[in-house]
Amino acid sequence: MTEAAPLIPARSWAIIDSTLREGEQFARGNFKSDDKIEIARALDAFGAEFIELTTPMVSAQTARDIRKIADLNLNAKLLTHVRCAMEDVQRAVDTGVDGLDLLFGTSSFLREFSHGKNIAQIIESAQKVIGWLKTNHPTLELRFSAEDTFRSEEADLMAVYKAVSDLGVHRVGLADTVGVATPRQVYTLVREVRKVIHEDCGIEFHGHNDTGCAVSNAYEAIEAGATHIDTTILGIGERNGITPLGGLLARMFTFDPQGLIEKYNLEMLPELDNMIARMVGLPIPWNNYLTGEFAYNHKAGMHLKAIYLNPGAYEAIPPQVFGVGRVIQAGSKVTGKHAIQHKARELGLHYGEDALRRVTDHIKALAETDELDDAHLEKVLREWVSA
Ligand SMILES: CC(=O)SCCNC(=O)CCNC(=O)[C@H](O)C(C)(C)COP(=O)(O)OP(=O)(O)OC[C@H]1O[C@@H](n2cnc3c(N)ncnc32)[C@H](O)[C@@H]1OP(=O)(O)O
Ligand SMILES: O=C(O)CCC(=O)C(=O)O
Ligand SMILES: [Mg+2]
Repeated sequence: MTEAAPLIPARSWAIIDSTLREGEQFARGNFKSDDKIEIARALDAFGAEFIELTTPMVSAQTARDIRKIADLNLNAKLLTHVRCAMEDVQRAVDTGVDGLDLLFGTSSFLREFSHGKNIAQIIESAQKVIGWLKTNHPTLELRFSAEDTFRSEEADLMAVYKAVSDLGVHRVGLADTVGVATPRQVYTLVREVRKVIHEDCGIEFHGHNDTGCAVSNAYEAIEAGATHIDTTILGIGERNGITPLGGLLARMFTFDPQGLIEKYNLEMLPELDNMIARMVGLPIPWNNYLTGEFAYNHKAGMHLKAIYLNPGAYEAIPPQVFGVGRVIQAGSKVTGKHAIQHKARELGLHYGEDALRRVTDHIKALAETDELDDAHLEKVLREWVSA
């Protein structure tokens, strides 16, 4: 290894799965009441520590659905995502959730075009809302997030985070709302925020994937000391989505496999991904982390030789841990003699060295124009022996 991989214990961070909040903002995320129950139960069985739900302000039906999910008495803590406004939090406290995820946009874009408040007014609203919640609902878990964190002024952020931490929130949130942050920016800002908030205040990261950094940004946040990461199943969310649950698991598995195995039912991942794919009416992407059709497909001869001896030679993460299988594609033009020999042995066929070379070249030539599937490959291998 060029550099020792940092050991990041799986117990140092938790998942806040937002499929039932950010996921509802996905183009095809129109979950029915029964879908929401199914998703909540599945996430709970998987072991997600937190499930974030849409604000009850959306509609009376949404408020009823939140209450229904709260009545399931899941192990996962339930949160509802609300604006920092008295009307919203008063509605939210009646839903039976364990906590509230409050937010206020702090970038000039959102101050000017969304809510029209300056930083002093944002802090004032936070004081009013959090103060009311602390007095009237002291057991609720509270988080305050600066929406569009990475396009906000650092001095503004620090003032807001310090103020809400002093008010006693359990977590502050950093949100890469438009997916523009780089991993280094995320690392640096998490370290800076850590310095101004109370020691027992957690740090949550929410990252969009517009520039392809949602997983790496979540990883950098954790490395810098973030305690909570927002995910959604398959990464569904506004535009092209946020950190996918499977992508985060794949990334973090490499640092503390045992910790992850103990914390989550990892073999449920295909079930979760398939459930959401079904509900949004889209296939799982072919190159999806861990569960994509070709995530564990091996083809090149040089790879296949090693894979047969030890799959770890070309796999960072054993597929069976996540309930998926590997596919060995031996009948292509990029195959090699070791793969062909292995396939032949599986069929009880044995070739001498010359014959093996010749049958391999024959298969490569056949595959030049048309890939051989397993049945075709078997036919060729058997015919070769009897020829
Ligand atoms: C980046 C994110 O994903 S943030 C989360 C986004 N989630 C949602 O929007 C949840 C679904 N939203 C809804 O159902 C609706 O937008 C509602 C119920 C929240 C509000 O609906 P409406 O009253 O019709 O207002 P509308 O959506 O047009 O405008 C947003 C309002 O929220 C205000 N607002 C925006 N951010 C905040 C905030 N963090 N705290 C308080 N108020 C806010 C805006 O100023 C605006 O209110 P105004 O009309 O008084 O200026
Ligand atoms: O509340 C948060 O931290 C995140 C809100 C959100 O979805 C975003 O900023 O993209
Ligand atoms: Mg978002």
